[in-house]
Amino acid sequence: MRPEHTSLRPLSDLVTTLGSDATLLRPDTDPERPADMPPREVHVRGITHDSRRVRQGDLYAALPGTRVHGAEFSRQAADAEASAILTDAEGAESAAATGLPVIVVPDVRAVLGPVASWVYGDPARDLLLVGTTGTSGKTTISYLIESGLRKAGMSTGLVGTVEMRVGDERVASSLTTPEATDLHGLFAVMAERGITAAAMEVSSHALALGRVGGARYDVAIFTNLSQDHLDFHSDLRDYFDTKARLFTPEYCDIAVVNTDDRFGRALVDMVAGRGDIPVTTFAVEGGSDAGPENGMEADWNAVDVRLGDTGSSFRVVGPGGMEAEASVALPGPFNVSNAMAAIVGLVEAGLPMETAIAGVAAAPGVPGRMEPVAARSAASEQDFTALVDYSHKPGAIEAVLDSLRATTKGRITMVVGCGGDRDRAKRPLMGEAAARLADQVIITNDNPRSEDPVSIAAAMLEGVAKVPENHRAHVTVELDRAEAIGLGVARTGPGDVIVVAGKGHETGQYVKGEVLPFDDREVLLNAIEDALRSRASERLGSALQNVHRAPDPG
Ligand SMILES: CC(=O)N[C@H]1[C@@H](OP(=O)(O)OP(=O)(O)OC[C@H]2O[C@@H](n3ccc(=O)[nH]c3=O)[C@H](O)[C@@H]2O)O[C@H](CO)[C@@H](O)[C@@H]1O[C@H](C)C(=O)N[C@@H](C)C(=O)N[C@H](CCC(=O)O)C(=O)O
Ligand SMILES: Nc1ncnc2c1ncn2[C@@H]1O[C@H](COP(=O)(O)OP(=O)(O)OP(=O)(O)O)[C@@H](O)[C@H]1O
Ligand SMILES: N[C@H](CCC[C@H](N)C(=O)O)C(=O)O
Repeated sequence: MRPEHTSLRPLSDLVTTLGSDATLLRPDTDPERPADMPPREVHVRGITHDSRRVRQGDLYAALPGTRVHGAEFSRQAADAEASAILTDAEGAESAAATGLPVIVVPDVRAVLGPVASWVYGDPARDLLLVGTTGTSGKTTISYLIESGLRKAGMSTGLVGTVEMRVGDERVASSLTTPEATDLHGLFAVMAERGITAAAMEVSSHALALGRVGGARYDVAIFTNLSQDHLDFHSDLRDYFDTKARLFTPEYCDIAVVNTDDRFGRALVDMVAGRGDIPVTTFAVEGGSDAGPENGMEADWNAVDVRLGDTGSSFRVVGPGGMEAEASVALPGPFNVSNAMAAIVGLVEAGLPMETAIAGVAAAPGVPGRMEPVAARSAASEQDFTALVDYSHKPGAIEAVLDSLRATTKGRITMVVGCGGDRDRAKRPLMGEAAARLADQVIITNDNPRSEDPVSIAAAMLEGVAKVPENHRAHVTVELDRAEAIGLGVARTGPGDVIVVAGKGHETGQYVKGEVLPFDDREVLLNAIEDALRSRASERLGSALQNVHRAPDPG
């Protein structure tokens, strides 16, 4: 999204702002201009890091990538009428060959955020911004926060994995946290449309790759840390340290941290030790490894938690005797933790506690997160629960299966796969968690991307094999995801739960460079309706047989 109205900004101002690290290479192609006249001023009206999206007057940020250097697309950017190029020493020659002015800096990603903010005139300046990071819960918390901000009468924005929202306008997302050029463009759209507050997910990739440079969060929230993304981070420590960068004065005014999580407690120690930003903590009574035995009492606690099939209620106890009844319309103890994160985050952002609680309670579900799927035609006959959930990492699988176990009388079936071209080390852990905690597991494809689905399933089975046979779920491998979902539903009986894990809100399946249409919610719905129809016709068949067999009353 780009703002409709933009000002022209002189490139020379940018060079001055960037200081001595930046060198401006000017083209030598203005023979008409007398030698004693200063070079013509160049103006910038927008910015992008993607040559395919250059608009007239843009600054094209040519970034080094894992596959290619963006400077290779300088000609394409020039043809689309970019006004200048920002690049590094490696890209300088190709960029200069276009004849456009080129700013050369040592590290483009390091300056891209502040540069993008400059291009759009610091658009986030007046925005109340709440950012959430952590392995799990970012999307959910961002939706809950947006609901709270709306309850407080603000016009809101949302930036995250599922979608970006500006007021009521929605745009699908391709990344959890957009690149800095897109982020500040989005902030500019928000400013233009009178948005006053936004909830935003901040991924570790974003912090590592400078995507949130130039953004400042009034409140930054930490949820938890568990294994994911070890294809990108060298180890869990690096993953944690990257997330911890958000909790510095460069990025935020106040930290809100979950002390039920051991990395949360480490973060509190780290930030409190530095003493440069205030920290507020929260916990849920009985939360994973919470409690004073861990040496940390939280400022805010959820107590008297009452779990239900579709959501939970609990009591919020805050500092200074603040106390109130609260609820969240999403099931599982982990969503009580998410609700607490949102409530405390909103209070720290300046909302009255009652408004924060009411806003969180009013939030409907989050797309693809514990999303119930119910047959439309024969809903009354669906005597089992079917859910689509975005659990695609070991911690999420454990959280979901633990919480379903607490509320399910029947058997639990999980249909699950692992994404290709992503953290390979999490595959056995996901297989192990599913086989240990579910009654039945159907291993299938997620997004295999460029990888062989058989190898991915084999890695998951390595983890399955670690669960002792007598404690292991019944495990089947069916790589066709639609077939796997159908099989799972066929094997789900009254009082049971089936959860289709891993793809949540996604509407495509990435296979060998192609995106095939695939929405778990649609496929699951069709499978349920098929199963209910065939169960109904079986019942009819056996009823008819009984009629035929009945003795002739005459
Ligand atoms: C690891 C990673 O994050 N990679 C990002 C990185 O890609 P890359 O370095 O491979 O880029 P590249 O393909 O070599 O291209 C280099 C440059 O040339 C440019 N280019 C390329 C081709 C062209 O025709 N024209 C052009 O201008 C590209 O825009 C890029 O700036 O820069 C690209 C451009 O912005 C991103 O799209 C890409 O994200 C990829 C798609 C990705 O999948 N990222 C995921 C892993 C990610 O970021 N996930 C996080 C976390 C999610 C979570 O919490 O679970 C997220 O925030 O989404
Ligand atoms: N607080 C939590 N603790 C553990 N697991 C959670 C928590 N919140 C959500 N989950 C699980 O993680 C999945 C993803 O949740 P959500 O989208 O809110 O998190 P996220 O951090 O945005 O994830 P991602 O980075 O994968 O987009 C949910 O579908 C659920 O299975
Ligand atoms: N943001 C995450 C989403 C993973 C979703 C899952 N369906 C998969 O493909 O692994 C990633 O890109 O790693």
